[in-house]
Amino acid sequence: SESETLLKLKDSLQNTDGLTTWKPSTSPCTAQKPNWMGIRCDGRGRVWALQLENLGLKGEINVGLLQDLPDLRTIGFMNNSFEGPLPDLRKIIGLKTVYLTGNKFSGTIPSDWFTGMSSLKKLHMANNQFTGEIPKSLAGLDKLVELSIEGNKFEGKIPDFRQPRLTIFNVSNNKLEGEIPKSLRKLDASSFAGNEELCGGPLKACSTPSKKPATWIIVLIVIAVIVAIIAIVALLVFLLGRRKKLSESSVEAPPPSTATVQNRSVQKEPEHQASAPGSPENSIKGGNGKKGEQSLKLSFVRDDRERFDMQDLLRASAEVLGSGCFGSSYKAALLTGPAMVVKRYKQMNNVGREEFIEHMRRIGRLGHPNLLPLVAYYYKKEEKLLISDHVLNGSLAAHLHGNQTLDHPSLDWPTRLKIVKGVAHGLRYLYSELPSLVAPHGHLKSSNVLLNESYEPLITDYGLIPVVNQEHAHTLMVAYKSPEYMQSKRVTKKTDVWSFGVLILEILTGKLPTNFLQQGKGSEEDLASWVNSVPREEWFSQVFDTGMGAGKSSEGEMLKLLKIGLECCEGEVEKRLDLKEVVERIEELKERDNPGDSDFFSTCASEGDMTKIVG
Ligand SMILES: Nc1ncnc2c1ncn2[C@@H]1O[C@H](COP(=O)(O)OP(=O)(O)OP(=O)(O)O)[C@@H](O)[C@H]1O
Repeated sequence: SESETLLKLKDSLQNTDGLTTWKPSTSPCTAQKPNWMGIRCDGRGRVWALQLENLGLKGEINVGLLQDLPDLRTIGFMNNSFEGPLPDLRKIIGLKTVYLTGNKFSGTIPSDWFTGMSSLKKLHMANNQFTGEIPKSLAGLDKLVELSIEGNKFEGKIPDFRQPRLTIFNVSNNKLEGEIPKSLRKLDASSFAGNEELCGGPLKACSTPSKKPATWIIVLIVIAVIVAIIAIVALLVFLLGRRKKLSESSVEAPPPSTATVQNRSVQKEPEHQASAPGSPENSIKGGNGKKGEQSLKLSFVRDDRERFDMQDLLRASAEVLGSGCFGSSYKAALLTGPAMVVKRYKQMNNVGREEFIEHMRRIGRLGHPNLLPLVAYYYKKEEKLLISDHVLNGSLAAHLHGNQTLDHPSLDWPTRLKIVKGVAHGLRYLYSELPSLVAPHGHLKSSNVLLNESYEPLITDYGLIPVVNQEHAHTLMVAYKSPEYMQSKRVTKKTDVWSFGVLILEILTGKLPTNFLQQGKGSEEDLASWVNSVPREEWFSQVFDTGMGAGKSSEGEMLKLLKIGLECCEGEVEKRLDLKEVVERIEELKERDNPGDSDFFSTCASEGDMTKIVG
């Protein structure tokens, strides 16, 4: 049985303390639900993924045993201590995804090693010690979309990868040499950095004996370029003129009535001019004709929700909520139902239609009091719409940084603590339900924490990294602003912990962490460094947001939370807390200090303790 096979695998490995749930009397999957840590189950109740990451595992991965798991498609042994040659994963028929990054695998890999692994889509084996040439057979895998082999000792030339859907390609920090193949020249220089002898494409030109072109050729080229520019400008002017005429005479249906257009985003410029979903600019035709209606099908991902269609959304009065890094969000109050929020995503083509739908279903199956559920989506190649409930009290960002009035007083300490606890619970749930994602949230920030009528937090925009265009994700998503990504282009299971740490500090200080959410800014200017730079005697007057209005009786607990936030922001991933520890420590926090702790600052936060916080 699968259970026996996996138990044999466990016996063959060392350091298996993390696998306590792998017990003989139980089975890895019940129906479609995993019972064992690191196991994913498919619709038939069989194991389809092994995600055994960050466990310190050692020994030899017995591929012979894994062959006996007929539905196994994904193998993840990232960040363990495996050594020796690459295991012979070819034996596992139909394997799609392999994650071996962050081990000590070594040795050369024969050139034809991957021949026949025709299902392989993702191969991640960065930061190991592989040597020799990059196997040529990798370039022959038609389905390959991700190849991450940076941080090894590969040498020689890069094979000619021509896969059209290759979205992640990273061979940086090896010992590669020669010219970058033509097919890869459009990639960013960071994909190749750290290979001194590599040249061409985005890197320095290869030194070939230079043939100086004759002056008349240069003159001809310059003339040709000028003529081309003039032609393009003329064409653009013509097209713009035509478009204007067309739009003036357009009989398209109007966008949702913009009865109230107001922007409540406090971090971004308003997008008053943005077209609402269904407007002509969107090229989703919201007409009355049958054709229009057919092309506007919403896909609902939950059974417990009343159905509506795009026409209902188009008829609803719309309000622009703001525009984030993916696109704009609108509130649409249905005529016969609740208010919904429609968010437009333009950069979501990392996977094809089927995988996108599968991922949306997966997200739609999630259910937790602190997650804003996805209700429906609309798929179109150029743009996707994700639809969820409107949350009454808007975003945490608006409450922390918006204008406080009598109607909207500043959030008090008990509410802030409740929000932190809710976010912690939501994250814990995401980690247990989306273990195959390296950063199960990936985009945690205060505008993605919404507050319901009782100020219970609902996290949104989670689990999207796999579907967002990689380039876009790398530039804009929060996980990619983390110290580990900035320093070594890695996102790990602790990356969301870092985002959570920043959020905790933002909640306690009321300060915007924009400095380090801006691409390219060094971590010197981040919120944690600022907190640490303030003399500790001044923390209560300078660091904590006075708007919390907490009295002396809560100072100890507030200080404990600040300390947790700082520890989550630890730059070195190895020293940073993991999510489980963070949640456990947050669980222990109370609104008020224990009477015995009343002199907290001078007892618990004694010199030694404070040095730990600061250093
Ligand atoms: N379901 C919702 N209910 C109420 N307000 C929402 C909802 N979804 C988003 N908002 C608010 O609308 C505004 C715009 O949100 P949007 O998600 O488009 O951008 P963002 O969160 O600022 O950035 P990003 O695109 O990076 O997530 C934000 O202030 C957000 O908090």
